[in-house]
Order: sequence, then structure tokens, then C-alpha cells
Amino acid sequence: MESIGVLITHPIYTYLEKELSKRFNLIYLSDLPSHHIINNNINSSIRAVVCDVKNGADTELIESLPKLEIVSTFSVGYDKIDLEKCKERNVRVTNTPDVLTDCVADTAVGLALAVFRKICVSDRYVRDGHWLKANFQLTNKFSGKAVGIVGLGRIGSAIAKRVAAFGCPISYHSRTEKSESGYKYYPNIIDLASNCEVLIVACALTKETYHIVNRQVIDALGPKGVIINIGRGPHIDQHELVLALTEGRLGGAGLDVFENEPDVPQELFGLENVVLSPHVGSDTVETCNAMADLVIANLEAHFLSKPLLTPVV
Ligand SMILES: O=CC(=O)O
Repeated sequence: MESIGVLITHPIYTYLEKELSKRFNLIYLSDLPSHHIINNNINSSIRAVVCDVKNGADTELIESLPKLEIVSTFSVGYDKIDLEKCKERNVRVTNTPDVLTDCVADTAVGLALAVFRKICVSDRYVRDGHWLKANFQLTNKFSGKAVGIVGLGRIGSAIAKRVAAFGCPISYHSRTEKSESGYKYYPNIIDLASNCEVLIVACALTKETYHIVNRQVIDALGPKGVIINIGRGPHIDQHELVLALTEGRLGGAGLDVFENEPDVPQELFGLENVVLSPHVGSDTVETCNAMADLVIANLEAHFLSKPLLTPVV
């Protein structure tokens, strides 16, 4: 397979790049003169694209690669890939589900605990020497809080399993009811928000879920409510979220994702009821290696004409 041209976005996870380079002829996106140049020699040698959450495969890129057969993303989300264009061009698409479910669900619970128990604030309190003068403020209990999950797919279900162990009553909103889950279903997200204390966003980003958490949803959750987002930034109307947090209309937020990453609204930096992380939900060595192995296994399966392990298209 050494002669197969694989375009990678750069920088990509080091282990993935190293393993890919043992098997394929790597071409770096940053080395291409421009996506617009169609049918030049480099573009014509590329049969696969490996991308990630930062750099996907947009219409322009796909159109510039006449020999493209497969796009394999180092992520579970594929919102940065033009799926319609891939279908039209008969280009296969794979992602990395399952292997990252545990870590993303762990992150959601970690953010919720950090917001309610002010773990980051208390860490700074100790480091800054304030404990020598006074005890830390009381915080709020997370165990037993009513949790509403937006999207009861693999990750949403893993979050539900975890928060159930914290004694949290669970309800959810999704396109269709999953009666086998045993959790209370709300067909309307505003009703879910009105009936929970913690709203955790865990669905895929699509046209339908863009800004699914809007001002109405935030107001339904209310001044004691907390939003956790481990999905995608554009799930939440960030302007409204910032307003609600700064005006005290929302109790707190734990955010791993943002609308214009890596830009994070500065207004959030001074808020003690907000915990911010840099889109690292799945970023552990164990999970990233498993994701990388899956990207490679999908490419190898494709080029050996075997069934793809985790096909999207
Ligand atoms: O955000 C992370 C992913 O989609 O894998």
C-alpha cells in the first residue's frame, strides 16, 4: 500500500501520522498549493483523506481530488465532511465511534462535577494560598440532580449510565423515543430543560441540532440550571449562553466545545460557575491510540476491498 497517496491534515495525532507513514505515501494538506488546483499531479495521486475535528473534508477539497476514494476521520463527529458531495462522488467515509465513548462520557461527568463542586476554583484557591487565611466557600451537590440528556446515542447512553450511579434521575430528548432505555422521553427540548437541573448536550451536529440550545431552552433551564456541552459548539447559541451566564439567568456551564474554536468568549473567563476545556473530550492516550488504529484499519480494509469497520457513507 506504500504507493497509495493519503492526504493528511497537519498537525494530526503523532502516533496516527507515524503509523500511517509506515503504510502509505503521506501528502500534507499544508504542502498543497491550493484546493482550487484540480488535476495537478499531487492531487491526482491522492486516494484517501485522513482528517479530524479541526480540519474536515469540505466540498472544495473533495472536488479537487479526482482520484479520491475514501475520507477517514479521526473523530466520531463528521460534521466537517461534506457527506452529500462524498455520496455524489462515490467516496466512502468512516469515523471512530465506540472507542471514544467512555472518555467523552467521563469528560461530561467530570465537567458537571467541576461546575457543581467548583473543583477548578478550589484548586486555584489552594495554589494561591487563600486556604491559609480562610476555608473555601460551600459548593453545590451534584449527586441526585435531575439530568436531562440531549441525544441518547452511544455517548448520551454512556453518560446516562454514569450519572445513574450518582443517583440522578435521567430524562432525555432525541429525534425518536428510545423506550428500551427506561428513561423519561421529552419530544420537546424546552420541556426537557424545564424539568431538569443539568442539561447535557451529547447529540451529533446536524442542520436540525444547530443551536438546539437557544434562549428559550436556556431560560427554561433557569438560574439554577447548568449546561454541559461535550458535543459541538454550534449546538448552543453561544451569544445567548454568554448573555445568560453574565446576566445570572443560568446557573453555570461546563464547556468542552465552542462555536469558533479555539476562540472562547472572554466574558466567560472571569466566571467561577463556568468550567472550560479545550475540546479534549476524547483526548487520552488510550483512546487516541484506539481511534488511530481504527482510522488505519478502515483504510486498510478499503484498499484490500474488505468491508469497512465503521462506515458513515
Ligand atoms: O469531538 C470529537 C469527535 O468528534 O471525535
